[in-house]
Amino acid sequence: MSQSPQELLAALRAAPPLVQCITNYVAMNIAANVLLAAGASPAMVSDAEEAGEFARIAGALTVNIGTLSSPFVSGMRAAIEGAQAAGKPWVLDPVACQATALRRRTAADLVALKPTIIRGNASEILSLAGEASQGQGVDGRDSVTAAEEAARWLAAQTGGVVAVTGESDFVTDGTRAARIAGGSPYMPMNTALGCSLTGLCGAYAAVADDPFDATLAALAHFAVAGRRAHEQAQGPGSFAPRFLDALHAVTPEALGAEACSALESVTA
Ligand SMILES: Nc1ncnc2c1ncn2[C@@H]1O[C@H](COP(=O)(O)OP(=O)(O)OP(=O)(O)O)[C@@H](O)[C@H]1O
Ligand SMILES: Cc1ncsc1CCO
Ligand SMILES: [Mg+2]
Repeated sequence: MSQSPQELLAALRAAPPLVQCITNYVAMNIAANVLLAAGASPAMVSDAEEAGEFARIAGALTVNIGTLSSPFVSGMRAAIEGAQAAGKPWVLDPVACQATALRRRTAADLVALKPTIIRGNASEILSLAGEASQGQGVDGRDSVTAAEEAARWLAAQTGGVVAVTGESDFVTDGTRAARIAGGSPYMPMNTALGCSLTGLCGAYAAVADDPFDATLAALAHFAVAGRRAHEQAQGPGSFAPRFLDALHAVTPEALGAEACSALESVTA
């Protein structure tokens, strides 16, 4: 039986999951605040000496290659080993994986470890699937629609869930698929909201039975909060605090009601 966004947000708020985030320097503070506002308990723990130990006690692990360096990669490997040994879900955010040889190689190595969930923008998902993309840096330059086939292929390769985000989001586990509308054009003007969403996918994965339901709930939570914040914002600057407020203010019942109009099931 699938679990709805409403049920999963209620579970999250009833018992805030501990989420280990190995993320980039830009995102650390932003993602921690997003997770706290949504109802989770983030911890940015990345050194190889402790990352594996921590992954065993966390509810989920998220791994982001945004500001990549050798120490980060060692910490990621240790943490993934710990998460897998303890049967915990882990989420990959392949930031700018098309940009350099180091990123291409690291992202491919991490995908080979079969992440429970991959969340990226369309340029990143196209690149992970070995296809050409318009992406240069960390922002998405391709349409989500153009990356849907790549997402399906990647889900089949990894046996996990793949989410492509942009103006409208797409998620698939290779069998099921859905599109989620909503959010705000101010979201890509706020750095690290994608990185933060990756953290929130981890939070929902920690409380859900099924990572597809978890990803859908995380995307819906962002879509609904983003739409609400947009109504009151004058631009990207005033959007940021309103978005945090909206992540916190949305109740499970409201998420259930508002996500309904945002969700569209599609055949995978
Ligand atoms: N034009 C848009 N309109 C509405 N929502 C958007 C738009 N662009 C992105 N979003 C939303 O913003 C959030 C982050 O997605 P995005 O694809 O921008 O991540 P990203 O490129 O990985 O970001 P970053 O790397 O800066 O963290 C998602 O919830 C997505 O739905
Ligand atoms: C701007 C930026 N540079 C490396 S990571 C990051 C955060 C958005 O992905
Ligand atoms: Mg990103």
